Amino acid sequence: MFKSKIVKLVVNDVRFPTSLEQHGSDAMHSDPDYSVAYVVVETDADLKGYGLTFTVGRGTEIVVCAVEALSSLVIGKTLEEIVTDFSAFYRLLTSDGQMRWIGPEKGVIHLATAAILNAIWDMWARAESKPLWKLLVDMDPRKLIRCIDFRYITDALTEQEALDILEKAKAGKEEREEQMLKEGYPAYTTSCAWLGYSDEQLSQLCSAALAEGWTRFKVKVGADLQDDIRRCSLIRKMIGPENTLMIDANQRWNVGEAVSWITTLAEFRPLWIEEPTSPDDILGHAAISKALVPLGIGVATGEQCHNRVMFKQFLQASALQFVQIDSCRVGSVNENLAILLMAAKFKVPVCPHAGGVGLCELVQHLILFDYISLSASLNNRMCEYVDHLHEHFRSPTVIKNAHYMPPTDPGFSCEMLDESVQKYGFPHGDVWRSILKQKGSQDNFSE
Ligand SMILES: C[C@H](O)[C@@H](O)[C@@H](O)[C@H](O)C(=O)O
Ligand SMILES: [Mg+2]
Repeated sequence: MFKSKIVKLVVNDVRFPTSLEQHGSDAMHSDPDYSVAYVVVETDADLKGYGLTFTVGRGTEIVVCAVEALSSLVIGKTLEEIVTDFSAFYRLLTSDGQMRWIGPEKGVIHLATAAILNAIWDMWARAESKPLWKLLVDMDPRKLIRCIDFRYITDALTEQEALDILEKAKAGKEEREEQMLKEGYPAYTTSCAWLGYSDEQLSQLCSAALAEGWTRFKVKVGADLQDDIRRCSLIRKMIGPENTLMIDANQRWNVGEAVSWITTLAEFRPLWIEEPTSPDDILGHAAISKALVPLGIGVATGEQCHNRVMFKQFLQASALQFVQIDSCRVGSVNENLAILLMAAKFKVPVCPHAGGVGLCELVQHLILFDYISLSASLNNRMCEYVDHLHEHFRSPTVIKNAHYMPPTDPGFSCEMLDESVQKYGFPHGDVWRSILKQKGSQDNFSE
């Protein structure tokens, strides 16, 4: 298996028309069509790897182009060559002497890197016949840290420190793995309160979620203060004082505006405000965090944080209280391992960003590893869950009593059904052909 040579990389633009029903809408993304650049890596043996990166519709074709540009760095390598010195392979992809100019390690090119590396990790886990979380949990700490590119972060975390953290966390690992297999990892839901949902829809979804055992809820805010007050009050009333509420502004505000807006919403006792301002504004987040201390509200961010270097600075500047890793924004497992280890060192809880399409499938593996092999704590920790589009995956997430149950199939859980890839392929799949045709006839009609 490990000698298999990569001979082909296929990438597809797959889009789901979620905007038609306002699923996924927030204060900045009013019409997201949840989409992926979907990668299949083929070898000269039976082994394949499946990976993806997430987008919200238009522009996915640019990510597809970036994946194609990087593919020449992958084709011809064997799995063995890649994983014996994985950080060198990571660096090859992220530091190509010409292509790094269109990054480095950020934006479209980094999304493309994530898609490719997710496929390689999937392939590795399949070659070991293990789900990815188990591959990570069983891996010798020395081998694990050889997957990480420590360049630019050694002022916050050295290889030796990373190793010490992993060695120290070995105590109680088996018990934690058993606990996860039995109980699963705690989740919260964002499915009830997208910004484009009516109050009626919000109430219906919220009472259904309560009946299913959900106890943690996230609400979209940030477009209109009076709407936010009404919606937060409605949901707080429905979930009662004991359950947990989080709010998410998706980067809508300036720093001062954020503080005053959140101060008004403080009466609804949110645990965190997510992405209050520009995802690049580390010092702005630090100022907001400081201002919110007296209100007992933390700042969460990360779904659009470019890379480990930025996470390092967020942590160094005490600019966030919840680290939201994302499986498709940064350089896959390699870079997320660095971020998880830094969060462990700074003792900041990790609460992954998920949802979209495929993000839950992927990130559950990382948070299981975080609990079993690193943090050993569930305090203030939970993983986002959104109940959309799981039916398009061969090994969809399993949620029981508002917990993620550990995946059992080998791999990274993001292989999609061929039929879905065909049907939702953009723009030639059946679904898009008919949407675009209809749109075309409407456009003609209006002319
Ligand atoms: C456009 C997307 O649905 C976002 O609103 C979503 O990722 C969100 O920020 C979240 O935290 O789930
Ligand atoms: Mg968010």
